[in-house]
Amino acid sequence: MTSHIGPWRTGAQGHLSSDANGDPKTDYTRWRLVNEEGRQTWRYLESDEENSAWLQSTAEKYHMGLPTGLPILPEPKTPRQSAENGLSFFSHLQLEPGNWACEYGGPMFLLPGILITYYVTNTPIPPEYATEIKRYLFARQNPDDGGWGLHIEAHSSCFGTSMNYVALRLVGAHEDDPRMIKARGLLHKFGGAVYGPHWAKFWLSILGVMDWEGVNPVPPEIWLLPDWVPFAPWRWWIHMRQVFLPMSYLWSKRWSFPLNDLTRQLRQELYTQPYDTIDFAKHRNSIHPADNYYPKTWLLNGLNELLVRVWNPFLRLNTITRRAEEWTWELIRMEDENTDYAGLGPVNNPMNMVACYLHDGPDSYSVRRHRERLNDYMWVKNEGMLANGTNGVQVWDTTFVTQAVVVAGLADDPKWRPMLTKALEFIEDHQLRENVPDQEKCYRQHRKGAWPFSTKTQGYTVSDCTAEGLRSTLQLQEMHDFPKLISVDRLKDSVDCLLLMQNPSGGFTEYETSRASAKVEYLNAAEVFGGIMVSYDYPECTTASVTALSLFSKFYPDYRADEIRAVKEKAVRYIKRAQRADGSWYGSWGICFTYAAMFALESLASIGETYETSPHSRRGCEFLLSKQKEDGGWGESYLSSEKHVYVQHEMSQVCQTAWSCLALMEAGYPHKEPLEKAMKLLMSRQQANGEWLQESIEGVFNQSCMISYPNYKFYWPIRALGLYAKKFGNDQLL
Ligand SMILES: CC(C)=CCC[C@@H](C)[C@H]1CC[C@@]2(C)[C@@H]3CC[C@H]4C(C)(C)[C@@H](O)CC[C@@]45C[C@@]35CC[C@]12C
Repeated sequence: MTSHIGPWRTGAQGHLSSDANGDPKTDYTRWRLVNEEGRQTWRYLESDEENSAWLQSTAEKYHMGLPTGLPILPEPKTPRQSAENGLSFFSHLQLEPGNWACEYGGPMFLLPGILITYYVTNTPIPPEYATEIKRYLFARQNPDDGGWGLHIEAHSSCFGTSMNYVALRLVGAHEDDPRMIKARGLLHKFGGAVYGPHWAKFWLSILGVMDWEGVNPVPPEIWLLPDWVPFAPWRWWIHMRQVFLPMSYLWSKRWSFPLNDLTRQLRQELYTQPYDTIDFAKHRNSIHPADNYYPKTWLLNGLNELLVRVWNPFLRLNTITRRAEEWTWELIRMEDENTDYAGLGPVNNPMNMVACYLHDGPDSYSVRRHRERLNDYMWVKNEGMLANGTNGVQVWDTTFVTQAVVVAGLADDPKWRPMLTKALEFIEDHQLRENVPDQEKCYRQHRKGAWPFSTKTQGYTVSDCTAEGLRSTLQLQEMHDFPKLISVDRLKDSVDCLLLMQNPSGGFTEYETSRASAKVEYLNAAEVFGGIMVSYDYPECTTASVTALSLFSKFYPDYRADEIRAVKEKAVRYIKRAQRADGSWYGSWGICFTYAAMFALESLASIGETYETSPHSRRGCEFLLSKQKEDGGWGESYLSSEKHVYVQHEMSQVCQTAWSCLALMEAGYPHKEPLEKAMKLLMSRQQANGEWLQESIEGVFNQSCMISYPNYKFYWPIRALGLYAKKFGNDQLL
């Protein structure tokens, strides 16, 4: 067999060496992180002149896994010294606009979608990207069986294996490479790519290596349902509806990339029988058990049968289909324009780009801008290049860094003032100042006054990001005499925005208030994720909102006082209802019960409910204490998120230890011993230059997919160590 590479993989590439696997590797001293107002993209400097004129920063070296040259610090004996050493190291990673950057990888299905998009839109992929993507995908291949999972720590699945196999072939991996042979062997054991979930089948059909007959229907006509219909798509969870949108447009067109040598060959590699003999229609519902986290319901299966056997062949009218395509296109266009083509996330954005390619043509502005914007999702690290889960974690991380410094009692030290001022400038710059145009038409939530998760360009309000932005600002501007960069009116805007985000249940969702009943989850077609169809209440979002509103009212007691009080009371009732009998809360965005406990116990404390005064707080503390490990730390496996019960990690984790300690300390847990033991663990894991090393993955979404928050290992321990020193004294511990 011969190997074919894509039409776009041309161009010379110098400075290659080999990595431990013998794969070509770029020169890591040539990568630079360009940060324009928080927009982060990686650039490779080809010319020696440019490389010597533009020095690599400490942050760039750190992110690339190169020696940073940062000094060995005096050995910390006390928790505060340890917090200061940690901050000293971390402060060097701050970027010019004031934010901190990081990898935001974990999910293993994002990069393949982006690569398929590059390929089918004839987008030139820089050769240095291709080299590093290949390295990353091989680095993340499961050594035991040769496959890939849904996320970096997951068991191999048909989704992960088929998509990443294809991705590797698109970036030039040879089918006879022993690692590819092993991966293909596993894929065939799974039964071939026909046993992948709906999203895999969709992407493979776009690439032209699967027949559209094998894809369950994604009819754009659903977008014509009147708004009052209880399951109309505008009511769905924002990520699902924004993915369903371009998917339905493309499904309706049944467009596939024209066959070429590589895709013809892939048609042979991905299946266990000759392509032309496969009855794809029969495999619409085939799914391997390793992928089937959320099996399709009888209702969805019934609807799919109806659509395939009755609607598509007999009832689908051209005029209605055309109207549906026009309306979905209009919504795609609005999403693109509202985000300057950055998109809500790395799934809908590449799909939108393929839609633009079809609708506007290969050389259109929309395609060119998408092309540039896809770079915002790419990240390089020691293992190679990956796709981030969003266009960054800028606002989220920056707010927590400032809070860590404040809570640790270090904000008045003049040493940290320039760092904190810059961070505040970043937070100021990324507050959302206006609603999007035609907000109702494109079903967007009010956003004036809010903070997003990443940048103002992405521009989606997130309730807890707004809460953390507000809290950081108040801490710096009101509690610590930093310049008043954000006016009182703007703080009030953020409060107005938060007050609009409460659900009738009292809980808060992340992006929007709930628009439909949880019964719409019966229509979950993705198979690999749970809880994706509607906006749910989340303890973390609710608790963060309560804590921020409590702090705001301390400084502005007269502003909307009755409404804030009512919202908080209702929210607290929800928080108490959401607590399980064992005292725990299920966390949806961090792993898992330790994460939620930190937010929940802090918010209860913000309304005066502590270990001494509140049975809820006390039960929360006792739950945590029951999970502390022998070595003084806490360690929770990602399986907690999947299985919805606490699963111990075999090792204590710095991050979860810090969360648990913060939870206990904020709740006013009075006994020092368990906390002291935990502090010693945090200190013992700290390196001589003040840093902590990466441990297991920290975050999660949709119950089954994990996602990395590498900066957590810095600011949560700093916050916990500093708070401990404030509460229990800064005695020598080591
Ligand atoms: C479309 C699908 C299924 C996948 C794309 C990934 C996104 C759904 C998620 C990737 C990042 C998430 C998790 C995002 C990150 C921040 C959290 C949070 C920590 C602020 C949390 O408290 C509230 C929810 C988050 C916004 C998140 C939602 C889901 C992602 C966008």
